[in-house]
Amino acid sequence: MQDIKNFIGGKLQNPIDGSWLDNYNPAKGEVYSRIPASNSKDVEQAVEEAKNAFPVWSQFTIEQRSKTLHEIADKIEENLIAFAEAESLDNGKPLSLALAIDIPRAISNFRFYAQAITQFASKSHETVGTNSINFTLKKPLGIVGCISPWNLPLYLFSWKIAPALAAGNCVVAKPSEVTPMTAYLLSEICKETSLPEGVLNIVHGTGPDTGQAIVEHPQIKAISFTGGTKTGEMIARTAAPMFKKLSLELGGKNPNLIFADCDYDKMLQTTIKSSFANQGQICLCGSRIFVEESMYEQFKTDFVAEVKKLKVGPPSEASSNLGALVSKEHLEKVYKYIQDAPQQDATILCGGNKVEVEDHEQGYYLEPTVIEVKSNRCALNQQEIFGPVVTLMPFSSEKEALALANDVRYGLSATVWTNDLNRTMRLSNQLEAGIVWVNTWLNRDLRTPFGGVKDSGVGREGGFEALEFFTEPKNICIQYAAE
Ligand SMILES: NC(=O)C1=CN([C@@H]2O[C@H](COP(=O)(O)OP(=O)(O)OC[C@H]3O[C@@H](n4cnc5c(N)ncnc54)[C@H](O)[C@@H]3O)[C@@H](O)[C@H]2O)C=CC1
Ligand SMILES: O=C(O)/C=C/C=C(\O)C(=O)O
Repeated sequence: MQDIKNFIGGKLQNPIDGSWLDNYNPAKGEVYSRIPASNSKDVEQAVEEAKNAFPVWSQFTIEQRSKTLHEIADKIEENLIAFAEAESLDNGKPLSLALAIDIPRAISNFRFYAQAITQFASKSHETVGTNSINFTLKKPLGIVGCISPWNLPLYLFSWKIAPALAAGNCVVAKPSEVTPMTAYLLSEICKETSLPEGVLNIVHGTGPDTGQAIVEHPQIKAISFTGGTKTGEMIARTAAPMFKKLSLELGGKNPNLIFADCDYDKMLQTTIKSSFANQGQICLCGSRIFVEESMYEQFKTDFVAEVKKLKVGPPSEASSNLGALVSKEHLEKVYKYIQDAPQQDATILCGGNKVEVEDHEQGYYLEPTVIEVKSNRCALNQQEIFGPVVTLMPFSSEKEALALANDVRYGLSATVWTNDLNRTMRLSNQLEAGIVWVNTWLNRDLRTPFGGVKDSGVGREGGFEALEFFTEPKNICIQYAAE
């Protein structure tokens, strides 16, 4: 069985206390590797190494840093298939998805920030009349912590690490203990690049042991976190009184508003994706579908017919539209919501069952499930299920659609399907969400600010926003003698 190792000070090493965790293949429900159950000692060592590396890395020229990030991207690209296979095995997602989306996006994250840092500039302000000039330096913070989840493992891990490194910081990072494998592969390839030892440290382990030690460490100046809202709250409780910078990208319960004047075929196909891509385990999935009354019955019939065509199967098979959910615990959590649906006056229109896949009988498979609800206040519409489950509900007016969309604690993204420009603008302005997609979904441009409002988090990732987050502005004011 393979042992995943920590990457500290440029070396792959076992956990200091010798404790390990089992790592599962969700497609088969089998343990297939072990990961370090690291604790505060491993984190302490990582911080020491990062501290020693900071004077070196922060003095690399922008071009040198950029080159190093490109080298990392090149190495991932050279090993694209191995990375995608590892991601699919570790997470249960279809291999086709890992090959087309996850790993290419991780490569793009490194390339994007390799370029963005060369364009990251600061302002100066001349104060006419007092012979003064202010200019602002953007200094790296020092050591920063990056903590990522299991749904898009390398994609989100690199989305944090790349800007942190580009800005000149040293990093102590923790991938999810549920999907550690591609972070481990990343550490292996980093050894083959010009990244100095100790600049990137990857410590594996659980949230309470390893994650908490990172968040609590006084020398770690900022925490960039993606994951559940409850975990985000815990992190904020520890980090806020220490005055750490915090970027929290948390849960979503995103509305998908479908108006009768939309481009029907495009809407239908995209709504299948926004409902069930990655087994519905993307914080941006449109899990609450609201449809204009006049076309509700037609949509319901067509959508259910399309969902029934989706194939749940082994992640390695090209014909599988949905693979396995990430873990047994997560499968049971999602399944419980489905079982409780009748108590919420909700009707299961299709799906709702676990799936036994041939030769993968112990795997964590679930049918894509569509549930018709009578009220937006039910748990199915208020709580983040984070699985292949969507709800349907009709609305009678734009005003009602907006009220339903905003009637939730989350505010990450919203999707609107309409060809009415005025309605597009009215809704885009009033939807309580950090991201609004109109006639599209998960259409990403890495320059844009990414993040949510309300209980979906604080701060924005992406573009220069992430470089701002990972730097501290220092203003310098000089007054000069006029003569
Ligand atoms: N991006 C998103 O919106 C995501 C949302 N979730 C939601 O969260 C729910 C719970 O999933 P989990 O795997 O438990 O997510 P989580 O939020 O616990 O895990 C995310 C990361 O945080 C770490 N972590 C956990 N506790 C920590 C602590 N006290 N201090 C520092 N780091 C800590 C984990 O080890 C992991 O690396 C899911 O069912 C889903 O609803 C989960 C993953 C991603
Ligand atoms: O940056 C993106 O394109 C997507 C991000 C998705 C998440 O943060 C998530 O699902 O947790």
